[in-house]
Amino acid sequence: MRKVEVCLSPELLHLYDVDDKIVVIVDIFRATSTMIAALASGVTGIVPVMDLETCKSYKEKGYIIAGERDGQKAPGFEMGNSPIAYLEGDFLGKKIAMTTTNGTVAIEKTKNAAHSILIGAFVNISATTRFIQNQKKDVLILCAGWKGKFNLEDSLYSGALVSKLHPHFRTDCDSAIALKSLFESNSHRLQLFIGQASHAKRLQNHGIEKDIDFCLEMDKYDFTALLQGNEISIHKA
Ligand SMILES: O=C(O)[C@H](CS(=O)(=O)O)OP(=O)(O)O
Repeated sequence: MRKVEVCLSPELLHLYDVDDKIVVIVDIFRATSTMIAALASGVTGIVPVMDLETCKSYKEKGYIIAGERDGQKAPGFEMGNSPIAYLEGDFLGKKIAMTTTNGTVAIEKTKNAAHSILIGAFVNISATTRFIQNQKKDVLILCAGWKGKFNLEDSLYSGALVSKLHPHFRTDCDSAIALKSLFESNSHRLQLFIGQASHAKRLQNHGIEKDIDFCLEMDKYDFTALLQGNEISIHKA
């Protein structure tokens, strides 16, 4: 039987075997939710980048540059890390280079070893579940966390995904078992529960409650986002 594990932070990644696995990168607030919003708005490719300078250099290649640090749009960038911003503009056929505090770093850390990398978010969780169910691979869910620390929102997403995969996947990983249980006992009040998260409070201080609401919406979209080469795009089966 296939196996699912959860790594609670990129700082713990060295303890896991990534080779030949499907890795689901999750950064609910907000990088991976924002990537799904951008693709849903017609963006054809997103290049995740570790640092601001490399990201800026994509401008001359015709990319829209999106840069965020500590919850704010970085100086000199066209976009920050708001999913809502992608729902408002004209992004059809555009490509984006993106760097964020936690999310794009987590992608960079796994991209050379994994069999495939999926972008995980509540807004497309059922599509991601279906994609995984159709593959014959073990799964590692990697929480981007916050600056190396555990966070509630990525963990709850991990629990939700483990719960959805459960009948077909074995979980002998304690974090997966714990988060499945945490999700199942709080699924009826998810918004309220995640509202306590330190990250939600940080973002509320920036006045971006609409972003938080968006990131916690379940199954708004029915597509999977996959890293292919160095670019994230919608996966067509
Ligand atoms: O913009 C965000 O939501 C965060 C910034 S921070 O963690 O609040 O500083 O970046 P992300 O990479 O999406 O976690």
